[in-house]
Amino acid sequence: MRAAMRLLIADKLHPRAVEELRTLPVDVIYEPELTKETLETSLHNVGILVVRSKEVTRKALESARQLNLIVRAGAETATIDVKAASERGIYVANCPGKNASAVAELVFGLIVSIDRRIPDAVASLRAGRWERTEYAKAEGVIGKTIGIAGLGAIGRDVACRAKTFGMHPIGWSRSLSPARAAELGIGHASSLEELAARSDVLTVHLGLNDRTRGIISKRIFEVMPKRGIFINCARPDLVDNDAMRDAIVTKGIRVGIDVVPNEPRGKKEITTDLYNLSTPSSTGGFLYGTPHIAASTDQAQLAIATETVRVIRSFLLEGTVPNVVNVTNLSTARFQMVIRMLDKVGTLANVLAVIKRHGINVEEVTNTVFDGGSASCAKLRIVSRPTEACLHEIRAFEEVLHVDIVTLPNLA
Ligand SMILES: NC(=O)C1=CN([C@@H]2O[C@H](COP(=O)(O)OP(=O)(O)OC[C@H]3O[C@@H](n4cnc5c(N)ncnc54)[C@H](O)[C@@H]3O)[C@@H](O)[C@H]2O)C=CC1
Ligand SMILES: O=C(O)C(=O)COP(=O)(O)O
Repeated sequence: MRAAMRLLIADKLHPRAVEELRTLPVDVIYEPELTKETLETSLHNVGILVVRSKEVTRKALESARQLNLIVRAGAETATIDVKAASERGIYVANCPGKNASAVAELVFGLIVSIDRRIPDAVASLRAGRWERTEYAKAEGVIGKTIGIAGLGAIGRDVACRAKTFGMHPIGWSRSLSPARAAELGIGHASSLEELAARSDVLTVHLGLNDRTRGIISKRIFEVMPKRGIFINCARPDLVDNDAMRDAIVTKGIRVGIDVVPNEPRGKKEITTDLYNLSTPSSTGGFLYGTPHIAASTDQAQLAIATETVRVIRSFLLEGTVPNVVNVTNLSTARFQMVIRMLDKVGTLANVLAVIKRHGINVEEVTNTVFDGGSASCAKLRIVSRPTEACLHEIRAFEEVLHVDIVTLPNLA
């Protein structure tokens, strides 16, 4: 008997999902302690891989001959070498939006913590001091403008919550038009610079890509108002972290971050001096950090895990991959060949052999069998229009009932 496909869970996943995965026709291996390095030698014979922030490198994928699917039990897939996966025909899927509320909750936790200096007040009390005068100096957030860079799942959630805090949300994003902003009930900034200049609180929720890397630049901190609040619960590489440090020291910017460069994945020590900035500078700036915990509520982890199970179940039982991030929308197929034929061994293979001989590239194939099992309809998405000679050869097969060519819209 053929062994079941192996499913490796290489990061901590909600136990309820692990239990559910065990009911599927797969052999579940739960090894959350694997590191980036040990993962590289653990993918032999693995068909499905589930990870959170653990890096999945090209080297790991090179030895993963049986891997079909990687599920990122979270939002961002930048920790996976998606290009290497695509080159090997491995699906990569994520769980978009499922941890958005948890991140938005932490954003407001940080804003209020900064305004009230809650962590310092708690530490002071814990040290046996009653420094009421020192900590009774908050400004309050009602009526303040909060600028949201990136109106994806998290940015939109932050916008909703901002209103309930009595704040005025304004947004900027790649595709945010004034009309869309009005629909969301928020103000619109036409550039990131304008957003930063108008914001008492600036919070970044952009995806990380080549165009957003370092987008929160020195210039952005220059235009922010003095003693403004800056929040980064997204990705460290979105920000010029040196410029952020300068802004804390020289213009009193108050910062809350959940993410930091060189996160010590799997280790307990962190080497950065950013967290030493928690005492206010002479300009009043300081930084509070949390150790990448924004998505780590039970609620979010259950939602993420449930979505992970949905993706895997669909892949195993229906052959489709919800939330796939690496299947091209830019197919070069411009025609669809529709072939109705008798459902006999070799008919489709014969048709494909003719198409191959005429040098036509096939990009997608589906085949539907009709009740009774005697006829089927195949749809082939092809790159170039077949010649009459090619169609003639296909029509000449006894088992072929009808052939049609449909021109596809150019969506590229
Ligand atoms: N700290 C944590 O634990 C977590 C952090 N994140 C991070 O939060 C960020 C936002 O996540 P989601 O809202 O789930 O993602 P999303 O994909 O729903 O939203 C991303 C937004 O960035 C915008 N964007 C992307 N490229 C752009 C460009 N070149 N110019 C302007 N706008 C651009 C998109 O239009 C979209 O509005 C991501 O960086 C993600 O990695 C997400 C979940 C948990
Ligand atoms: O979902 C994301 O993109 C996150 O950053 C959350 O990361 P985590 O799954 O908590 O390691």
